[in-house]
Amino acid sequence: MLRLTKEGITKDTAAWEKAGVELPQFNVEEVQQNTKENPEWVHFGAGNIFRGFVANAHQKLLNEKHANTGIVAAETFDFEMIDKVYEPYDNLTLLVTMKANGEFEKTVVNSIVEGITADQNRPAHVNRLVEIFENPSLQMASFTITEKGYSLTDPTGKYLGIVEKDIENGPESPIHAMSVVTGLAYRRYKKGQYPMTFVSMDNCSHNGDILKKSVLTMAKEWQKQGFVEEGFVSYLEDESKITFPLSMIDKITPRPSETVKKSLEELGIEDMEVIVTSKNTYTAPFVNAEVSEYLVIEDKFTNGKPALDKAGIIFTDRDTVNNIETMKVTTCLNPLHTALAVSGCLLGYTLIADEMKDPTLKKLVEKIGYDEGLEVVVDPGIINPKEFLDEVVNERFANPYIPDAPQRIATDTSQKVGIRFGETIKSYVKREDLNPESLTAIPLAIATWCRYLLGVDDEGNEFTLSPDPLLETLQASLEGVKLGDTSSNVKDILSRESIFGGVNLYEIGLGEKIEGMFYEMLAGPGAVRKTLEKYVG
Ligand SMILES: NC(=O)c1ccc[n+]([C@@H]2O[C@H](COP(=O)([O-])OP(=O)(O)OC[C@H]3O[C@@H](n4cnc5c(N)ncnc54)[C@H](O)[C@@H]3O)[C@@H](O)[C@H]2O)c1
Ligand SMILES: O=P(O)(O)OC[C@@H](O)[C@@H](O)[C@H](O)[C@H](O)CO
Repeated sequence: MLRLTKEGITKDTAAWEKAGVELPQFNVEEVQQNTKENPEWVHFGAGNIFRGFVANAHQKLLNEKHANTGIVAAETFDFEMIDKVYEPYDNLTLLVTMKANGEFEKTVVNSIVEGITADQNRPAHVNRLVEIFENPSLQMASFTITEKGYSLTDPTGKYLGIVEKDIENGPESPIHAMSVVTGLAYRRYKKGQYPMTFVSMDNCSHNGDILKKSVLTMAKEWQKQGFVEEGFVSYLEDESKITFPLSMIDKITPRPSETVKKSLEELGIEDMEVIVTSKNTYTAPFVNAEVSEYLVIEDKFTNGKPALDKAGIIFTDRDTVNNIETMKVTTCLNPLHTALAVSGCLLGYTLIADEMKDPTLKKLVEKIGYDEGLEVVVDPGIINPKEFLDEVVNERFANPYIPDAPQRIATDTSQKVGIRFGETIKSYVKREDLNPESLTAIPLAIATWCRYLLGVDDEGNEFTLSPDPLLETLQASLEGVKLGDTSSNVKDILSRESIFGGVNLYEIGLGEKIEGMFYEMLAGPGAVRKTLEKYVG
């Protein structure tokens, strides 16, 4: 049997290679030692996209001797991940890249050399994080903590309970990811005001600005309480010391799949269990992902950066990153994904590739992308939007070997609709030659999301909704609504400007249109499909 541990991969090299698994090509002991003494890169959010894309890119640098330190993975939220898939496997990840011809390319990723938590009950972990941030060698902290990880407030604009506590308690024992990071930045400031860069790699528009705003807010609150000095706030604002570049990341990295697990076990690789943590993170010792990958980062680093350009990562100017991110997240990929997510859950799908074989759903995403999105798309210059969209629709979403589920993508939809649909709607409002009332597929996707929130599928059976921080309040607006009803409080949801990126759907003539589509979908069993068919042709 093959064991995914440090000992396992060094003892049984030939057997791993025979199983078709590529092993790290660098001196791991040396890299670990270098990282211990001179850490350069900490990543917050030790989840699938980080392990399957970012860490693998860094491994390419280590293999080719373009780097000599590894990445320290840090968890501020789900400590179980470190306990269950980092520690037992010596921080190794088995990356399974799924090609369109069904071939699986397998690589052991060993560029993550430490896995630690910000758990206040584990002083050794917390002290190590402080030690790293106090070291002048640290170049960057990167993040994939989901969109909601940056948010300090609830939908009413009030600080979250844990944020209020963090503000009261000061930088010594923070809990929220943003307070943890600000607390660590404060230690760096106190130690020597050393420069470094914070890179958000999450799917939210202007991700670097969002991260900066949250960190600065925490710092200013602590200043008001007298925990930190004004100089700390100035340090965070001084772009010769601290920067928060924008980035765009793209690689479909589904939750770990049972089919992939089985195929790894058939190769003799043991202990490949898929784990769902108590915080609902889907994780495993392996990560399965597609081949396509794009990571574009604003080139604004103050203390050096890893040579990631040698691993295909693009460093460029702010406008280009902004444009490429807008192209992907608001027009050419993520809006289509969310439409497939909510419609797929209602129509009983568990695989995105199967949805792409459904002519109605395929037409729905084509209409969102080609007809309504491309009309207002931002052209980033370095990637052609139409070609990107063609690849998304015809190759990436359609790849039957990618085990991506609408249920994964439906997670946190309330946090995403503003970006994924709101931006295009806003462009239609802004452009004199366009009228938002002419939109059909985007309102249809929003109506489908409202219908999804009932938790009753198109056959009338109940199903479990994916987690979402606003689920309770959104569902409260639809309480008691049943198939066949012709009235409800769905307007309460559609009137929430904060959900739709600041857009008042009623003022621009879309509110009633979406309500109408929602009631058509509510008419009875089969009405979701019928309505989709009616509007997409
Ligand atoms: N998976 C993809 O296809 C993909 C592709 C591009 C970008 N992304 C971005 O990466 C993010 C993470 O995706 P993933 O596939 O790694 O998911 P994942 O579920 O594997 O990991 C999520 C990570 O975020 C952390 N997290 C969750 N909620 C948090 C909170 N409130 N505060 C702090 N940390 C929190 C978790 O602990 C975990 O480390 C996505 O939300 C998206 O923004 C993902
Ligand atoms: O990761 P999220 O939750 O922001 O969104 C779900 C998917 O749309 C997303 O993960 C895509 O797979 C990804 O953006 C592709 O690069």
